[in-house]
This record gives sequence, C-alpha cells and structure tokens, in this order.
Amino acid sequence: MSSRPLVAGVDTSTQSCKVAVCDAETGEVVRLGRGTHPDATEVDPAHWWRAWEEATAGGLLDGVSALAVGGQQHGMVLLDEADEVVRPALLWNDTRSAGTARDLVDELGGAQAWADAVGIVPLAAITAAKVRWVRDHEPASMDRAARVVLPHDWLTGRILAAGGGFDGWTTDAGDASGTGYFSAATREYRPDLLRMAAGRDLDVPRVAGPAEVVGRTRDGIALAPGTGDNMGAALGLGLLPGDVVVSLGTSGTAFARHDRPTADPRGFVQSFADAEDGFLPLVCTLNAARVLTSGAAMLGVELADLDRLAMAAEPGAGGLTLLPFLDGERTPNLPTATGALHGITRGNATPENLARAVVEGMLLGLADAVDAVRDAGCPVERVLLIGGAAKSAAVQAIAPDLFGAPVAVPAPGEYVAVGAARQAAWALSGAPAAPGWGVDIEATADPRDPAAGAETRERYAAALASAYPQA
Ligand SMILES: Nc1ncnc2c1ncn2[C@@H]1O[C@H](COP(=O)(O)OP(=O)(O)O)[C@@H](O)[C@H]1O
Ligand SMILES: O=C(CO)[C@@H](O)[C@H](O)COP(=O)(O)O
Repeated sequence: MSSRPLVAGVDTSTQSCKVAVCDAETGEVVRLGRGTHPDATEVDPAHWWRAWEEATAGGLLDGVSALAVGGQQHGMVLLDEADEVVRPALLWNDTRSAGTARDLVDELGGAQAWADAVGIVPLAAITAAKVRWVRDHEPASMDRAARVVLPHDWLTGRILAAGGGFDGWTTDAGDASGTGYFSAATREYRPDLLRMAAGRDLDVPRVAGPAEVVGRTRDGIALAPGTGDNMGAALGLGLLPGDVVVSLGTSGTAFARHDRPTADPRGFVQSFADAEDGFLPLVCTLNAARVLTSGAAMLGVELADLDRLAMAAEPGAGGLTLLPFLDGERTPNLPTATGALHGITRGNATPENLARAVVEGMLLGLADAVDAVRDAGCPVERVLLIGGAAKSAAVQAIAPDLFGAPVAVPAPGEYVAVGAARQAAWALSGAPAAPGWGVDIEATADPRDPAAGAETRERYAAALASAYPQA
C-alpha cells in the first residue's frame, strides 16, 4: 500500500455508488468499492446511504485523510426542519415534472428569460420543475418541507452527521447551477426563482468554495464540498481546450470546459459552473448505456455479443435507424417520446443490422449533443469517451465516424469518483489549484469513413423530423 496520503472520491450516481481511494499526490487508484441503487426515478435517499455503506465496507476508507462526494445532478431532496426526508427524492430522469417545467418557463416570460437569468431553461430534469411538481401535486409534502438539497449535498451531510461533524448543509457552484435557482454566471442563488417554484421560501445549502473543507468526521477525515457528477468527471479527466467529453452512463452527456457562461434559449446546452472557477456547457440525453442493455435483451444476447453483431454489420445498419428514446427524452425535449425503428425491409432485417442500429442510435443522439457544445463555442479537437458504455468495443469503433472527430478512450476508470478524490486532495493540500493528476489514454481512433457517418446522421435527422417534427 502507498505510504503517501490517501484521499477518496465518491460517485453517487443513478445506478450505483462507487468509491475510489487514490494516492493524493499521483491520483493512482489504490482501492475501489461499489454498492447498487434501486432502478427507479424516485428513490428514498436511505438507499444511497446503504449503497455507500456497502461500497465502503471492509475498511475501504482506512488511512484516508480527505473525501469528496460527486453525485447525479438535479435530484430533489426535500427535508423538514429536523432534516428528515419529506418524500422520496425525484431524480433527474423522472419526467413527471415536464408540465410544471413548461409552467415555469411561461411564468418567467419564456425560454430566453430563463437562459438569461440562470443559463438553463427548465425541463422535467431540472430541480425547480420538481419542486413545482410537489407544490402542485403534494401540497402536504411542500407544507412540511423546510429546505431542498441535491443528492451529493445529502450524502455529504449524512457522512458528516454519522461522523459527528455535521455543521449545516453545503453544496458547490457546479451542482447548484443545475437547480434552476442558481446562476453559474454570477455564482449566486436566485431565491425569487425558487420562491416561484415552491410557492414560498425554502432554505438552500451554503455554496462552499471549490476546495474548502466543509467538515470533518470523528475519525478526522476532511470533507471537501463535492460536486455534480459531470463536473466531477471534468475534474477527474483534467480537460484541455479542444476536449469534449461524451459520457455514456445512465444519462448520455456531452460537455467541455469553457471560460464563460452560455445562454441557449432552445434549452439544449445548459450553462453549468464547473468545479473550479470556470464553466461547463453541457447537453444531457436520457438514453445512453441502457439502450445497449435493452438492445441486447431484445436480441437475447449478452453485451459482448451485441458488440460482435454490431461490428459485423456495415455502417448505416443497412438503412435501419433507431430513435433511441426508450425512457422518453430530455434533449431534444420529448419527455413522452418512445423509441422507434425506422426503415425495416425484408432485406435488412438481420440481428447484425439491429445490433448496429442500437449502437448507432444511442450515439446519434450524442452526435447532435457534441454539435450543440461546438455551437456553444467549444472547439472539438477530440472526444473523450467515458461511462459504462464506453467499454463497448462497438461503441469505440463506431463513434469517430458519427462524431466526425477523433475519439480518445481513457483507461477504464471511475472518472467521477476520481475527480471527487482530486477535489479532496486539493482541499487537503490547501494549494491554489487542484493537483496535476494525469490520465492514461488507452485507445484513440480517427474517423475512417466520415461520409458514411454523415449519411447515417442525415437519415437519423430525417427519421427524427418525421416522428417528432417539434424536436
Ligand atoms: N461493456 C459494456 N457495454 C455496454 N454497456 C456497458 C458495458 N459495461 C457496463 N455497461 C453499462 O453501463 C451502465 C453503467 O454505467 P455508469 O457510467 O456506471 O452509469 P451511472 O454512472 O449512470 O450509474 C450500465 O447500464 C451497464 O449496463
Ligand atoms: O442530469 C444529468 C446532467 O445534467 C445527468 O448526467 C445526471 O447527472 C445523472 O448522471 P449519471 O447517473 O448518468 O452519471
């Protein structure tokens, strides 16, 4: 074991809790733990605590000096005066708040007004729309609520409380900027917008500095503020100008570091703060790794066989196009959409083409997301592929042509958890900047047949326009 100081980072994500213990100087991962979350879009935070206990069992944190929590963004955790959870948390991927999001957009005077106010336009995913949903549909819960916090805030506070060191709720600018009542540009809350959503005032967590120690456990572990999972991944990867990340987890995201806030009235690009002093324009889709899982299930094969089948088909899947909206969709804003397979003929109806259409369909939604990040002012010199589905050989092979850019695949790793650990190391050091941890790139690939990629994208755009002209 390393004799140098150890730090830990947590990724409390949609499907699981992952904890990486790292060497504070080099970032080398020395231990990893994992616990699972229920497959639901509303979850009692007690499950996150159980998964954290599972992930850290057996002395995983022995010798750790500092820790930070990265977490799924936007989830609404309502707490009462005694800090008890009022109702199960509504997660980012719960679409019941689509209508209340539209109400909020109208009440402020339209999408541009929101983009100007906080850099994001409310959609079902955004915390403010979930708060409004509770106000409208569960008034007794709203009456009981005293404050609203995010998943990473809740787990940070719970770890501190269990270790005897809780001294009030905290968050960071990165995660706060996904609420709809905090502006990435000003780094300040907009209590008027939270009041508009909730119908009354609610307490919010204090926004800690990027490398502040927000508390210590009884064992002396210092807690850094933590951040949203995508901000954590950005920190874990140490992004350079020209890098755009595509993360293929439960959500699909495309994002880059930027030196200024953006304001997209279409609501595609959300202007988040990063976990340092910059910005993180980000596009998020609801359908990523689980499209592959469903595709494999549909074909009755394992994920590795889905890869083999997909790579045995020609680019363009013989004309089969999958609209991958299996869980509805967030970008484009189609919360009630369903998936659809376009262009089936007797000639192309093969398992190979179906597998290829599944992989291409998932990536095509993200190709539009990469374009939107580019349009927001971030050059795309290479795409860094991370998240569970980045392990797929077919995804790695097919992505460069569809993204029209070189793709780099970092060595498999838990980059959100590693990014959180890097924040913890930063807080521990007291230095003005995060320590310079490197990233190993395992594979890079340039586009091989960009014309075929462009043709597949055109067919996808046509299928999307015919099924959902409003997209
Ligand atoms: N080799 C693989 N090919 C495709 N999907 C994979 C592979 N390995 C893991 N996954 C999928 O990745 C997802 C988990 O990714 P992860 O980034 O950890 O998600 P999250 O952070 O949202 O919980 C699961 O849906 C899992 O099925
Ligand atoms: O809502 C967003 C980003 O805005 C999602 O990216 C969530 O942060 C969930 O992330 P994963 O569980 O897929 O990592």
